[in-house]
Amino acid sequence: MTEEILRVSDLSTRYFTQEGQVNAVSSLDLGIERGEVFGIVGESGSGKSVTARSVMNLIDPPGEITDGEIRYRNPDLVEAIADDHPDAIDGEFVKLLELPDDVRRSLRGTSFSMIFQDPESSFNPTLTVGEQLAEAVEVQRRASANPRSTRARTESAEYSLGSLLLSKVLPSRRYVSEESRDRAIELLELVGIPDPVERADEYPHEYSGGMLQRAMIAQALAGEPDVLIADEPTTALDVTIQAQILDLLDELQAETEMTILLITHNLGVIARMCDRVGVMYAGEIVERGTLADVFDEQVHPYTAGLLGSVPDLEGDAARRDAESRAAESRDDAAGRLQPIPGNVPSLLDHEMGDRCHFADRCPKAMTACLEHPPEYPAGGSDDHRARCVLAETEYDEGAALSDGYFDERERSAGDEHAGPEEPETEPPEERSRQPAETTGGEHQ
Ligand SMILES: Nc1ncnc2c1ncn2[C@@H]1O[C@H](COP(=O)(O)OP(=O)(O)OP(=O)(O)O)[C@@H](O)[C@H]1O
Ligand code: NI
Repeated sequence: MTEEILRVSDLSTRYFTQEGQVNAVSSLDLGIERGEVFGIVGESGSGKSVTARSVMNLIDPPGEITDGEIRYRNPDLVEAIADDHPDAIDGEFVKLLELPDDVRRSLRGTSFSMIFQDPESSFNPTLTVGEQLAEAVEVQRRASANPRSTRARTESAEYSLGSLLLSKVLPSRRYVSEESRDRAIELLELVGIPDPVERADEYPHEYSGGMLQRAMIAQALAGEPDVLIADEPTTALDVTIQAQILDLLDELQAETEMTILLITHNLGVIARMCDRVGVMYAGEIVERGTLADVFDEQVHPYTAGLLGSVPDLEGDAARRDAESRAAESRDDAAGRLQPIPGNVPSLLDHEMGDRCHFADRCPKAMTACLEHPPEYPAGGSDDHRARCVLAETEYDEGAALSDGYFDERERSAGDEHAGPEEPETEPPEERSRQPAETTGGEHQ
């Protein structure tokens, strides 16, 4: 029986920049089951990393989670925080956004771990890899020594931070137990690093990219996390090493039954690793479902575009078998996202409009797409959903938006091209959707 370990509801994360409010993630829903590998795929800038960082509580100013809830199922944690934070509890779930920062920080490493594209960022260059892994193990030991105490958890996080600072002036060896050092070596062995005893004494710069990636995975596993978030874990590596790292993640996942949220540009990686997938565009999941739903029965023209399917006006012509697609994507660049004509959308609030955000690049845009679509059931498995009117209605050429429809309109809504000639052709209901402050002033 499966159960949800993580439930993200209506999550919005904004960046308040000089240029305006950036809607990096908007009203995002996401449910991840214990033990599954859930993939998020999408073009650059679609909000994948911001989603991951929101779950990890790693959003820094000027960013802010402005809305939503993130629930994490962990009955032990529920018990541990029951006295101090009753408002953060919902049955077996803990509402992460209701927890104070120190408690959330204490969940890092032990409940949630994250691996990044760039392993250098996860290591301190002045400490050996072994020392840093031992440190991560030590944090976990302290937290699990008394899992029912929030104090133990938070102190272990502070301890870790404090000892990290101290370790810059004193040998950190003094602050970690022999057991933790032994475990660090075991972890290096677990992730396939040869001669782990010797390698433990080396510094990060002495590792190759692939080896450092493995070491980062070891570091992420040191706390035996429930959920591992892997953000483009292999993009920076060459193809052979990529495959090895994915094999490693696969093995570790099978062994530990860890839940993985895997973020990637590469559909081959999704096909090979994931159980379910969400396709992101402009801060939203625009299509989600099982691999078969998304690879084989996709509804959203954006998904089809990423897969490189020819826009399919007939019905079945562009359908592909997910398995053969997966096999095909494995060996070469076939898993790379196909470039889609047009520009990645601006996520600036005053430039986004209230339409389907993909409509300006969509080969099947219709007048209905001038309204922002909700998520519709999309005809595949029970989990299959698409934020596209095509989930509900057939494509109707008679209702198609003219070529260049958005070029004309949005140029006038933009800044330097603004001119008095275009607004006459705008449907009045569209014009009223523009926020008042952008249509005023400079455009008139
Ligand atoms: N520190 C920041 N300041 C301002 N805007 C930001 C910041 N970080 C992210 N954003 C905005 O959030 C959007 C989504 O970024 P995110 O990093 O989540 O994209 P992504 O899907 O992970 O892309 P990539 O595949 O390139 O990693 C960006 O396009 C950017 O506009
Ligand atoms: Ni990213």
